[in-house]
Amino acid sequence: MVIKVEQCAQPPLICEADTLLLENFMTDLTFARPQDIADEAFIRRLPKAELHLHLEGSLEPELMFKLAERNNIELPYASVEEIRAAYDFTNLQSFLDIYYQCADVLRTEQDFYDLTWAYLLRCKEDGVVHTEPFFDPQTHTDRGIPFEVALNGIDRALCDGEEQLNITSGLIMCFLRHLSEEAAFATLEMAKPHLDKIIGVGLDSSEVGHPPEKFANVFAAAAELDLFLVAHAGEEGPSTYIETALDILDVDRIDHGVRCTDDPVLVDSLAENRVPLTVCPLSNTRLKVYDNMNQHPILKLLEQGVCVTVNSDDPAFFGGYLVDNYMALVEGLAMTRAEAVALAANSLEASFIDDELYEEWLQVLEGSLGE
Ligand code: HPA
Ligand SMILES: [Zn+2]
Repeated sequence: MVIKVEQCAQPPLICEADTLLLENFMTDLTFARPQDIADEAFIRRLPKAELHLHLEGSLEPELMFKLAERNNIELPYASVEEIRAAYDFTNLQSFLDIYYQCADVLRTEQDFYDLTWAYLLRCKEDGVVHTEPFFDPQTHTDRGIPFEVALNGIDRALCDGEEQLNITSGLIMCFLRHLSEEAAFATLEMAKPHLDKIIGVGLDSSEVGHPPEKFANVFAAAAELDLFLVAHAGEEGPSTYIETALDILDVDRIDHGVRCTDDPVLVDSLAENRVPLTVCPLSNTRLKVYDNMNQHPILKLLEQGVCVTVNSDDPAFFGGYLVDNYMALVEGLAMTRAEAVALAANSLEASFIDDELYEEWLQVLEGSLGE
């Protein structure tokens, strides 16, 4: 008999019969029975890492209004409802146009602190124990906000998050790929005095027409500085961008990467090499990469052995934080508990935490299934 986790005595992490799930989750991800379908409470208490989250994309309309008022900025929207109504995207670019416009309310170090802190509080609710968020320095420096204003506000909140919420983190700065490699180099130069606050570099913004190889030299320079390397690839762009991000940029993880399904040989290679993909289900449907969640390939890729992870990308714009993204997979793809556990385990494996912390969280994850 399978005892439902909700029926267990406190603490809720422990539940006898879920040992069965633990035995199965690495070996058989397809044994779904109705009672095995994951539910929100179960997902919420799994220890998870979030590896694809743009801090600017966690700016909720309520905070946007508050910051606009604080900084005497007139917004082109009259209300929170009007802002949310504008979030009706047709593709990545239609989102980016609004996303960069909204970021204009971020002016002071305190603004960046408040943005980051609000995200960390959501992490706490969702059982995120470790996060590696992105920020886009050029979105701010190009409108006259000093690099340090953004960095110090974010870093102070991340430090408080570790102390007060027990959420560890590592900040990744992204280069905007619609700008030049020279501009990315200038950003890397700005970061050099602050490498104690940054663990890696990434590549985001408009993908098609801006292939990874455009940034080969600046990624090589970042590698020389011992920074971790990640890049958005294969979101809207072709699967060849995934290959060049791996072969030319030598990235440690691929952000999105869902277009790998166009190339079965690539999928096999990603699986064999356990290359992590930081997949963002709600983002993919909101930006029309897939018309419907039931077309999303994440669980198929999981079954094929690819190290796929679940992430929220720009939660304030796409309708949900991390647990919402897991729940979208329950609703669209009937995701089982075993699959949810495998995805959470992948997120810890794909993170840049050290081996000791990884082992600790893996044990907590196993403990969350029963003993
Ligand atoms: O999903 C994304 N793709 C590319 N750039 C981005 N910047 C914020 N979110 C995204
Ligand atoms: Zn992204």
